[in-house]
Amino acid sequence: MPNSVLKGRSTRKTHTHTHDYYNRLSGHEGKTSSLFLLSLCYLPRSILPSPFHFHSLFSLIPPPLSLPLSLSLSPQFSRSPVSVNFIEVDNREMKEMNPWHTPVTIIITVIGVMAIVALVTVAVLQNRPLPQKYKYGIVMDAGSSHTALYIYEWPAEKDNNTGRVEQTHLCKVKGPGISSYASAPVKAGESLRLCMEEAKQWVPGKRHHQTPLYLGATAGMRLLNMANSSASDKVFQAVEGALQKFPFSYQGAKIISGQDEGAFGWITVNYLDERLKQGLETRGALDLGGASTQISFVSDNYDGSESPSNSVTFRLYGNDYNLYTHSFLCYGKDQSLRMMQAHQSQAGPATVLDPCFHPGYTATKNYSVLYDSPCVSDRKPKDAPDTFTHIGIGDFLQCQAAVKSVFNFTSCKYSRCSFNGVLQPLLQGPYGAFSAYYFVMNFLNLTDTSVPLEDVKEKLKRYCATNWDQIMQQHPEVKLKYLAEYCFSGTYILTLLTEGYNFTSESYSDIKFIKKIKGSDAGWTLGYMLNLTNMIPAEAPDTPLLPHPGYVSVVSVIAVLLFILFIVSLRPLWPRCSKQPQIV
Ligand SMILES: Nc1nc2c(ncn2[C@@H]2O[C@H](COP(=O)(O)OP(=O)(O)OP(=O)(O)O)[C@@H](O)[C@H]2O)c(=O)[nH]1
Repeated sequence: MPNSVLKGRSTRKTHTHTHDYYNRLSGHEGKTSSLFLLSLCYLPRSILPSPFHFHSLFSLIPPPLSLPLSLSLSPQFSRSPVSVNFIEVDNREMKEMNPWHTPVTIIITVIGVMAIVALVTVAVLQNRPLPQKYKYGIVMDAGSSHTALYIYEWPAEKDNNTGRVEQTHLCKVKGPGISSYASAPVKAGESLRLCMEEAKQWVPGKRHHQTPLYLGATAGMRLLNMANSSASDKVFQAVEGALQKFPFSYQGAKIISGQDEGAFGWITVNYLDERLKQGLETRGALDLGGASTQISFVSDNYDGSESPSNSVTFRLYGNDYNLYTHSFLCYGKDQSLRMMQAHQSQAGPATVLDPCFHPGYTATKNYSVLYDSPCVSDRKPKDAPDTFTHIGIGDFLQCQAAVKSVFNFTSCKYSRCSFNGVLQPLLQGPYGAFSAYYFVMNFLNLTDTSVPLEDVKEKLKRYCATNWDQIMQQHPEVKLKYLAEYCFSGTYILTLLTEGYNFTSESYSDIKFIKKIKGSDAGWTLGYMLNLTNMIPAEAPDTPLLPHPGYVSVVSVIAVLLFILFIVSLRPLWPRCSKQPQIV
């Protein structure tokens, strides 16, 4: 044992009192202290304390301990006040001094390194993000034109509402919206089967039973419910029956109100933009569906006292929001086209010349189909033939005038209105415009809102005037129904925004046409699920002092510093050090 070597030598060569003192050092505390001080002896002069301090340091140690320790002072410290020269050691014994250290220091080194490695490992393992396990939620958007199934996921360990929810899959149901199955409700349920099977593949089997499944129906079912509530109930029964056959946690199918549709779309956009969590200025939401359209934004001029039915209040992440929202039923792009065509065909003509369709476009259409919607059914001309020939003339200005005919700007009982006597506070940007706003403007290459509004209109004017054959040739991949309607849809969007909502040439540039934000589709579904699963807390959650990477870095740096100190303290083992004579 190294200690016994030293102890033996001390016993033999030192005064008796030294022997006594040294015998007391056989305890653990003595070993540790002596090794620490020994290592200090071997530090370079530049970093060592002055002789006075060095002496002071030793003076802190009880004499029995400091005396034998002074034996190992190297030559450069021999002139220090603590040098002790009363011991004579021959060359052979001097050589024995390094071996004296070796086994103890190696063992301590190994233990020290292991302790540091263990410390860092525990810190890293304890605090590392667990292997990602996810939870899932499914929302079906049963729209007027079609149904879409969205699967969302979020980290399972973030059940304290701090995990970011993201869209992981979208399945578009084949066929029309469920409201179109009023005369064959069972088919509405069947139509959802393929997407539900897909959902089974996307959500891991062990999560199926705890995955909530919601179906929200929008304007198509609102209209069906208005026109024929028993048909609407049957559609829901069929849909429920179909959905309950799947292993998910079915949470119900219902019509969501226009106000909820607007508010949840606004939540989605601002949640994905992380504006809610960070308490930033929010983005208004403009949603254009097939049968309804929603506008939702926060305005300093609106506190909900005027037209309270347009007000929705939230407390999210510790911030209060008073949202203005309105949903215009029948002002989605499909129903507004019907309303415009109803206006054009009031007299029940056999031929309708339509400025919103391309020159060269001709189709035979059925009056009963055109008027088969509560948005226009009361206007059906009495003596109209069964069909009419729909002929395009492609005139943007005339189209704009025809589109305007669907809005009523005459009465407003509030301080200011959009149209149809609906209150709308002063616009306050920025805005995100999604769903059909995006589909249409993206197709027309008009999503850049920094382009002046007049130039946008000019471009659309040229597009509308383009011959239908040429349009079909240029876009063979696009569905004919969509292709035929882009001139109308583009004109409708510009008219709705500028005449309906009062966007000016200046505020138009505050609008951003968006489809997705950070991989998730903009729309009401995400906001709906976040609300029903309480995934957005009213108060801001507590955040740890340091994020995980910061925590690991701090622990690692401290561990490395400790390690370097430890290595320096073992300087006697370094080759240069060990060659030096030990006693002067
Ligand atoms: N051009 C184009 N139009 C689309 C596309 N998908 C949907 N649409 C049309 O865009 C409009 C809006 O579609 P959605 O946002 O799905 O609306 P919805 O949910 O069916 O309608 P609401 O019930 O009113 O909300 C409808 O007229 C659709 O026919 C697409 O990929 N391209």
